[in-house]
Amino acid sequence: MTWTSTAPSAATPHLEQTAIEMTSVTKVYGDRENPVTALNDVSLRIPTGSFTAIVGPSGSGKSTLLHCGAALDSPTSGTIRIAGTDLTGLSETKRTLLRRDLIGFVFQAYNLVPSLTIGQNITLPARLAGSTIDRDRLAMLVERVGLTDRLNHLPGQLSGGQQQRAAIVRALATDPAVVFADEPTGALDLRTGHEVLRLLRNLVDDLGQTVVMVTHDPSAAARAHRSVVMANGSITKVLDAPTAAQLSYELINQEDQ
Ligand SMILES: Nc1ncnc2c1ncn2[C@@H]1O[C@H](COP(=O)(O)OP(=O)(O)OP(=O)(O)O)[C@@H](O)[C@H]1O
Repeated sequence: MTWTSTAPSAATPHLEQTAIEMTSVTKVYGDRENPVTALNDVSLRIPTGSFTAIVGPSGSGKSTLLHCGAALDSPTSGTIRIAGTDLTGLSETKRTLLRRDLIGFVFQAYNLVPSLTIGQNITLPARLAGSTIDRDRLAMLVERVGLTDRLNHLPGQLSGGQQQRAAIVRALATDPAVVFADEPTGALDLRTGHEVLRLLRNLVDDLGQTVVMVTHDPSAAARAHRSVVMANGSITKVLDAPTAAQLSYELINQEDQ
């Protein structure tokens, strides 16, 4: 790992630029006798510097969309571009490198290494990749999430909310093109969850970070700029800045269909 020392700059959202573009993406699991269409001809553009929530009932295809969009899985057909790179036909090695360089992940269960300190955890992806970390940017992120005095502590010595904030810094440390957050508040109480969502929103608004969040929770989704509503493997609605009540209505209607 190499450290550089450039001053952090407040990025401006570039909503006209595209972080992720999915065109006619279909994903079919299973075999010919028992196919399961998890995504059915989905097209979606995620603008750079935006905060997008993917919502929908269980089984609607949210995780599949996340896995394909984050280059963890390949679609059966259709194209996906991440920061301009077409994933079609990329080898597993190239997809792994692309994920390492362009994608950050935040999980419901934090996924911090229990035997490493918070400081070691947040630099781990960059150290594994042998890539450069901007020391000033990292210090700025750690300060933003209020963990400056907890860097030498082990994850088990922190609250759930603090561990999730550490996981968010880890995801952002390599300055990824997109951060995918999979139910990031699922393990947190309501208030702590809202603090984590406010943090994610601020990282988007202040630093121009692109965030895509999968959630079941309409009030969590309402913190994003835009919500993509899914049902049966398709996008049924895209709502700009919906309220939690609007989203609840949409989701209840989906479940009634
Ligand atoms: N590996 C797999 N093999 C077969 N079917 C799968 C596989 N993964 C997902 N599916 C199916 O694809 C559909 C979409 O699943 P997906 O996990 O994307 O939904 P989801 O909206 O994320 O659900 P949840 O909110 O419960 O996590 C479901 O019918 C699911 O059973």
